[in-house]
Amino acid sequence: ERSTSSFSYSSYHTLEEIYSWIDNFVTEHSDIVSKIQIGHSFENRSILVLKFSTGGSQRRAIWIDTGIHSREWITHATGIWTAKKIVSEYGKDRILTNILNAMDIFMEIVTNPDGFAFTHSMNRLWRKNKSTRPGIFCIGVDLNRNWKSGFGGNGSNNNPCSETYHGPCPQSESEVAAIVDFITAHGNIKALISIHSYSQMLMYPYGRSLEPVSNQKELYNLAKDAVQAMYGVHGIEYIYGSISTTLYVASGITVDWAYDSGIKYSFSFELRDTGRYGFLLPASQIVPTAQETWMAIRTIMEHTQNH
Ligand SMILES: O=C(CO)C[C@@H](Cc1ccccc1)C(=O)O
Ligand SMILES: [Zn+2]
Repeated sequence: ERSTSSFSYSSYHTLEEIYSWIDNFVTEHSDIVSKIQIGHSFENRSILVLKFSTGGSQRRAIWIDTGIHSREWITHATGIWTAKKIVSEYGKDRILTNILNAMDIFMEIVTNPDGFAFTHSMNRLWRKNKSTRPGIFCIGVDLNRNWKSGFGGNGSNNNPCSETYHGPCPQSESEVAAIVDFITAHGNIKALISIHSYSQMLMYPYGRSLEPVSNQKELYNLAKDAVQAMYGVHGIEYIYGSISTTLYVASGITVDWAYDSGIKYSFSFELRDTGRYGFLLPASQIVPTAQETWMAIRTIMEHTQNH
């Protein structure tokens, strides 16, 4: 479309529609948003990140990614709505304005573009990326098992045909390596939020073990505040806690790598619902889900700014 004013934030979109929206969005809000290509996927699609900044250089920053698992369509849709919310609220909402006057926000909406394209073309329930290797007869690596922290541990699988296949080595996948390189080079990312669906949970490290992180009490209380903020919007209940105690043990995951890299405010969401529709969440729930998630994201960003 020619501009984002005709874009429906209450519909699901194809990869092409989202990339076109990104270009229009950056053009229309060039005073605060820019587009960065941080790499390319296995099938050579651009990996794009939105940067929200009101000035400064190398400011403390927040990283948000959606769509690392391609079938979790509510997460890309929530990312798009959230991007629009940020530019709409700057100068209006005091908390968001203070956040953006002090920090930058980086948002990667389509973290697994090859898998996402495949969910539109061939297999709606595809989860992994689309990488192939000689002599291996199943496709794709689980991008939420390919990170260095705890790589290959319990809750990941070394069978290439498994949905939780961790890949041949840490950061073997260009989609993961691009983020690692970007965050490492930036050097001032203070919070990371990696968004999945579904189950209605807000979780923090570790996934790889039951051992509590050093600031577990702080993360627990922040998660509690964030979940309460979510409940206030539409009365939807999210549960919260560490990944391993709340959901299951999972190794080689984004937030464990982030935490071990010094990002002390690392969280993973599991958005709506609790299984009635699962990955096939109706489009009518996109905006309500994004609205409640925004309140939690804002709570986490505000805490990060003040600590
Ligand atoms: O995608 C999931 C189902 O959509 C569940 C997520 C649960 C999870 C989310 C974040 C960190 C570790 C595990 C997964 O197994 O990677
Ligand atoms: Zn997921």
